[in-house]
Amino acid sequence: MSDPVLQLQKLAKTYNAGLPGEVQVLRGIDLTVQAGEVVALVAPSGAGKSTLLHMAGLLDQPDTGAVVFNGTDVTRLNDHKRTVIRRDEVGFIYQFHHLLPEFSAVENIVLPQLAAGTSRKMAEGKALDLLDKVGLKGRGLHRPAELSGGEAQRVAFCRALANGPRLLLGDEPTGNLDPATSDQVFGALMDLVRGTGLAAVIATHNLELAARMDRVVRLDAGQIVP
Ligand SMILES: Nc1ncnc2c1ncn2[C@@H]1O[C@H](COP(=O)(O)OP(=O)(O)OP(=O)(O)O)[C@@H](O)[C@H]1O
Repeated sequence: MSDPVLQLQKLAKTYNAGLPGEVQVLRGIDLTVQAGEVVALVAPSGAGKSTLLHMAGLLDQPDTGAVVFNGTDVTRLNDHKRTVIRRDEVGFIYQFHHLLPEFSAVENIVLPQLAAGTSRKMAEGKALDLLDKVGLKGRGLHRPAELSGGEAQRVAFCRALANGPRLLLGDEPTGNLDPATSDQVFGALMDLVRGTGLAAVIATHNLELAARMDRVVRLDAGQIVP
């Protein structure tokens, strides 16, 4: 069997360690995610969900413990190596789409591919293919302001998957949408993810959406709880 895509091993993180405002955010997190597995991360506000996702996505480093990516311990790699892994292997989606306002939907999906060395022709083809998959074939030339909230979020999903990552991390990606749109956009996300076989960790407060993922992991006070 191949290595899991992501292994978090005994992750611990304290902000302002030793100071009066010390916050022990993560207190020994163990989590393994296999290729093709979509894990729901359910956590109350302030439980450390964003901190955990930042560690998993190599945006931040734990005080102790390890982040193992495709069988390799990447916790203490230098910034350049971590940046390359992040760019080529990890997709992020957030509560807000964070698309570049001056660029069309297609361009927003093309740009990260150009940064990774893909030719413009290939990148545009991939962008159009992804937009088609999320039902936005006719919206490629629209700028973010010319898209609905749910459409913009679907474009953001396409952008996150444009470089063919092995891991997708979501921080409440449908949290900003009304229930009906959230449901529809989440369905588009799951179709997209299921078509790729990538591993995903998606944080959500929505227990109905969590139940549609493969496994639910609860985070409370910095620990995974049953
Ligand atoms: N840079 C920082 N310095 C100090 N404390 C921080 C820092 N970042 C986060 N914290 C604290 O760590 C705790 C966890 O924060 P985190 O953002 O991971 O929570 P969360 O579960 O994502 O919450 P939310 O759902 O509200 O976004 C919070 O109590 C927060 O105040």
